[in-house]
Amino acid sequence: MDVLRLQNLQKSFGSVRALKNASLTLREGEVVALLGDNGAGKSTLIKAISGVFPVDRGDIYVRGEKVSIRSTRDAMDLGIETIHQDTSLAPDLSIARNLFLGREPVNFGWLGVFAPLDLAKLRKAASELLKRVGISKKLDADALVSTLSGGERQSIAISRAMQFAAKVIILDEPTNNLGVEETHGVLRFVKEVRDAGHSVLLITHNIHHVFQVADRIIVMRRGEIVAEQTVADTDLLTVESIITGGDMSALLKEARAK
Ligand SMILES: Nc1ncnc2c1ncn2[C@@H]1O[C@H](COP(=O)(O)OP(=O)(O)OP(=O)(O)O)[C@@H](O)[C@H]1O
Repeated sequence: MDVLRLQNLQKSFGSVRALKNASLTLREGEVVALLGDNGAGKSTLIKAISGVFPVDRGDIYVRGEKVSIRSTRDAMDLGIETIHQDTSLAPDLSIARNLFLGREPVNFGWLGVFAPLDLAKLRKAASELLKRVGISKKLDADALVSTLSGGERQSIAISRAMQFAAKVIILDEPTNNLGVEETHGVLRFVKEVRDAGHSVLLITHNIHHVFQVADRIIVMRRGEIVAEQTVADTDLLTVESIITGGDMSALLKEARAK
């Protein structure tokens, strides 16, 4: 089942054609890595899907239905959550508050003040969530996000997306600036997210990470999708060559002949 289908997306910034004719599909419960050199159009593509700006032309389908994404709210309502590098968490609030930020389960009091009972509920829900996503051992729901490491912050941001049953979770360079162990933790978590049935679009410059977690690879070059392969059917060197401008058909023939 295709959870997300992009058909012939086009987007220009003045004379720069950032997306020329980009089409791709994301199926249920798969991790697709979106690769491409600097300026290939990856950010433009994810911004279009996450509602940062509309495309000039082209169609977006969510679970087979044509949709119009005009704002980040539209994207979220359709079950598309994007997690940027800086994760957009509020550092001075607790993990519990961050997990539900803007979508707190219960109401505010008469004066818009959080009632103590609500906070208790929130904390309980947060602890349950952390337990469910398997990161409760190390993290206390009351801890401030500012005390967490980069990897833990990514995990909280991804948990938040899972919490709201996002069909599609877009991860924009989730392992940037992380240490080795933290990186492994986040990559392991990406697999768990997939195993829980969510679909993940992973943007990264690290091809090694792609081969560890992705099911499929899509390569963009100059605003176009130039290659699409299951991870099992390709290898690191081939993908690297495609990203940097190699002739894909020749490379694939070469790979098959090996
Ligand atoms: N807001 C903008 N105004 C003008 N040009 C833009 C804008 N955003 C992107 N571009 C241009 O569109 C093209 C695609 O950029 P984009 O940021 O999507 O690439 P990218 O693949 O995400 O690159 P990187 O890996 O460096 O982030 C580039 O030529 C870029 O300069």
